This record gives sequence, structure tokens and C-alpha cells, in this order.
Amino acid sequence: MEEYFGLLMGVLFLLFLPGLVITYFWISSSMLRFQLRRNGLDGPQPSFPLGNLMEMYKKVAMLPPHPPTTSSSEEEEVESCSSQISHDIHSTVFPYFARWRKIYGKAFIYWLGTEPFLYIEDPEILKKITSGKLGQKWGKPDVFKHDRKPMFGTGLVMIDGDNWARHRNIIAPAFSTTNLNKMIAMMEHSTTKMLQEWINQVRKGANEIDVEKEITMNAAEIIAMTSFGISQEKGKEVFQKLQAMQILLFKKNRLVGVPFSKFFSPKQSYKAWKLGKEIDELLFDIISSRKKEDRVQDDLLGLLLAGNEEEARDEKKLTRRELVDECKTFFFGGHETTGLALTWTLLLLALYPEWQKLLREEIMEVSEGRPLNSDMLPKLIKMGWVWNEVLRLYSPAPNSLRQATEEIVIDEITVAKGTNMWIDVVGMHHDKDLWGDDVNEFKPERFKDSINGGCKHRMGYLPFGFGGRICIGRNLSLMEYKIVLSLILCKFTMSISPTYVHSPRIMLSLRPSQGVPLILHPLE
Ligand code: HEM
Repeated sequence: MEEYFGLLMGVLFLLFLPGLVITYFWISSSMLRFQLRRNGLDGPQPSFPLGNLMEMYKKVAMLPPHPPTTSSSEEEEVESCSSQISHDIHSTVFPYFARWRKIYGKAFIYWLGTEPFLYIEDPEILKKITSGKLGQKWGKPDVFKHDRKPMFGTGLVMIDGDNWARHRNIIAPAFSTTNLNKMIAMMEHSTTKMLQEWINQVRKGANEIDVEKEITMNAAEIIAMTSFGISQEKGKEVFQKLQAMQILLFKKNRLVGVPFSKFFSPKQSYKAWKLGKEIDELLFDIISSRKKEDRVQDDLLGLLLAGNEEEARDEKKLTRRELVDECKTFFFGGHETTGLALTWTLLLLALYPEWQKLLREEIMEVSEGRPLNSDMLPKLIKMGWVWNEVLRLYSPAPNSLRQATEEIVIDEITVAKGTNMWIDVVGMHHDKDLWGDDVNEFKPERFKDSINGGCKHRMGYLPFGFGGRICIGRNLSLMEYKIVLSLILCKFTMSISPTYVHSPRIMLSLRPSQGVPLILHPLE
């Protein structure tokens, strides 16, 4: 009898378990919402279990493509394009935030599933809740850690606390200027190959080239070379598998924050896991064969391995697993961002040919026709302004994310432990209050006398994040940018194709969703 009773209780428990779990999620998120509201943080009404996801994923009306231009001369065409393309992109890429901001101001709470997110577009509030010792109370959101594990593993982007500090201290020296300078030749080699291909295509009569695709591919090749040496056969294989994984993960259903959503796409999750395992094995092999070599290779893996010598103390070493995850992190964190910075630049230079001319003149003045070297790169001053302005208008990393690891109380704001923070970088970079009336104009000269471009708040310009977690690869990226852009500008002038449709979209990064077809005119 007792056995039957036990069995019956077991069956009843299993039947009611889903209900209990759902009730738990519902009650805990309702309580948190009540607490946040009492603490003065309001926001749009969420529903259970999707939070505000429905409103966020509502179909956004596409921007109309350019009407076909009837002008005969190329100059007139460029002029008509540049006047039609608006850089006022915030409400296009984040329509829901633009809407909510009008109602609730520059700080409010919204929900991804049952996860609360504190939206911040006010640099002063950001400064207050993150500066000084408070910075240590923010980590990376747990909700994304699982989702992005196949990409970053336990690499620098995803880890927190003492473990993060240990990794950052070990990795930072690999990004020193002396080490980066050794990578110039790899960047030139890969880009020259791409440009030769463009010349061939133009000679064969190609009217236009989608530079987004080409530049991103080149950036991926460069980052794979500078991270773990793509020149070897195994490096190439890792590269191809990393690319396959990126496509796979991008397709994955992204019901972030919805309870149990990770079980919604088991087939894709399994494929990503399998690919991840294959990539790890290839990278483990590369590390093993590198360890047998006498020579230190000039890529990031080589430099990290050299710092990982036997005599180094344990806390100064990365395990093989950690090394593999850092290589993957460099690849995923580094290639798309740099590729997009270059892609948006080519679009803007095609729209503003006067800046093409200015940069070309600067390159000639600095290089006197010789290949660029590490002494010349810092002298490309105007190119630096253009880089800053492109990262302001079309920031490849459109947001930064954090999660409160403890309760944070500042003035009138209390942020409960576990609350996530979503910092709207695009919103800040397009805010008239911070930049003035010309906020949506392409004006690289605003960076001439100010590294902050004249922004009224020092935390209002954040293309590389902020605080201790600022991007570790920013100098590598700027170096690549200057080299690739100089090589392109010395070979071609460019204008925008009439088929171009201006449709910036967020797909993790800020991308031109329909590519960037440009008409290239060889200079020689
Ligand atoms: C234009 C190019 C780039 C942009 C716009 C960019 C943007 C960013 C941003 C915004 C963050 C901070 C994220 C946060 O606050 O949560 C970041 C962090 C990071 N970036 Fe970049 N990045 C670029 C290039 C690179 C490159 C080339 C690499 C590596 C080779 C790289 C590796 C990393 C890593 C490892 C972190 C994590 C740093 C940490 O948490 O300590 N990035 N990047």
C-alpha cells in the first residue's frame, strides 16, 4: 500500500512540476517588478512568460529604397544619395527603445522573458551607478552566458571577478604596441590579395562590389591569422568551422530570458556543441605542435604561449582550455566589429567624396608612396577622426551589457541584485542633448580638438565600452583599420551604387542588412 502511495505521489509531483516551476517564475518576476517600481524604476508592462519580447520583435517597417536616380553625372548622383541617406538611425534600429524612451525617459525597466533589464541612455546615471568601487558590483549577464558559450566559452568577454582580472592581466601584454607592430605584414598580405581580386572583378566588367561581404571576410582572415595563424592547414580548418558556427548560432531561436528557451532548438544546440568540440580539438592540436617549436610565432596564441612558460607562476598561466577559449573570443569579438567599422567607413566615404580626397592626400603625404609602417600609422591624423566619427554614427557594438552582482543604492535609484543593465550606445551617440544640433551629420572634424568629439559628457561616447572592461583589441583594430583603408584608398575611388538600400539593423552588431554595393574605379 505504501509503495502505491509513494508512486501516486511521484506521478502527481511530475504532473504538477511544470505548474510549480511556472508559478515560481511568475511570482519571482512579479515580486521583482513590484520592488523595482517601488524604487522608482518604471517601464512598459511585461506579460508572462515573454516579458516585452512581443513588442520588441514586432515587424519593423523597412525604410524605402532609394528612388532610382535620373541624374546623369556621377557627382549629382552622389549628392542625391548623401542627401537621402539619414544617419539618424536610433528609431530605425531600436524602434521599441525610441518609443519607450519618449514615455519613461532615459532610464527605465523592460523585460526579456522573466529577466529584468535596466535600460540606460543617460551617461550621468551610468557614471553614478558604475564608477569607482561600484564598478566591481557589475558582472556579465548570466542570461547570455549559456547562449553565447559555444562562441566565447570562458573567454575574457564572458568571465567576471578575480578570474576575469587574472585573464586580463595575462592577455594584455600580448596586445602591446611592439607585438601589434609585428602583425602589420599579415594585414597587408591579406588585404593586397583581396584588392587584387577586386581589380580582377572590375577588369572583367563587374559594375559593383558588395564591400560588406568582402571586407568582413578579409577581417575574419586577418583576425584568424593574428590570433592563431591561419597559414597552417589546421588554422584554416578552425577558421572555416568558426565561420560555420557563427552562421548556425545566428539562426538559433533567440527567446532570451524566457524560461527553458534553451531547450527550444535542440538540433541546432547539438550541432553548435559538436562544431565547438571539433574546433577545440583542432586548437588543442595547434597548441601541442606550437609547444614543440623553438620559434615563437608572432600571433596572439604564440605570444600567450610564450608568456605561459614553464617557469611562470601558476596564477600567471592560462590552461590549455582557457587558451582555446581566448582564441575563439578574439575571433568572434574581433573580426565582425573591425569589418563593420571599415564597411561603414567605405559607405560614408562614398557618400562624402571630399573626405576620400582628404584621406588619400594624407596617406600620400605620410607614406610618400612607400608601404605603411608602424611609424607612419599614428601620423594618419585625419583618418583617426574619420574612424571616431564612423564609430559614433554607426557603432558596430550597439550596446554594452552588465548584471548587478549585489544590490546597488545610489541617490534615488536602487538596483536589485540580479538586475541586468542594457546601455544604449546608439542612443547616446545620436543624442542631441550630448552632441548638439548636428548630431546626425557626418563631421569627422568634430574630433579635431577633442578625443571625445565635443560630447558634453565623458561617458556619452562609448564605442569600446567603459571602465576596466574596455575593449582589449581596440589598438589592434585601429591598426588594421588604417592599413586596410589606406591600401583601398590608394587603389580605388568609390561611389555608391544606385542599388544600395540604407537599412542598418541590429544582428548582434550594427550591420547594413542589405550589404554595401559600391562602384569602384581603379586609380591606375
Ligand atoms: C572596431 C572594432 C571593435 C569594437 C567596436 C569593439 C567593441 C568592444 C566593446 C564595446 C567591448 C566592451 C563590451 C562590454 O562593455 O561589455 C569590447 C570588449 C572586448 N573586445 Fe572589442 N571591439 C573591437 C575590436 C576588437 C578586437 C580586434 C578584438 C580582439 C582581437 C577584441 C576583443 C575584445 C575582448 C576580448 C573584449 C572583452 C574585454 C573584457 O571584458 O575585458 N575587440 N569590444
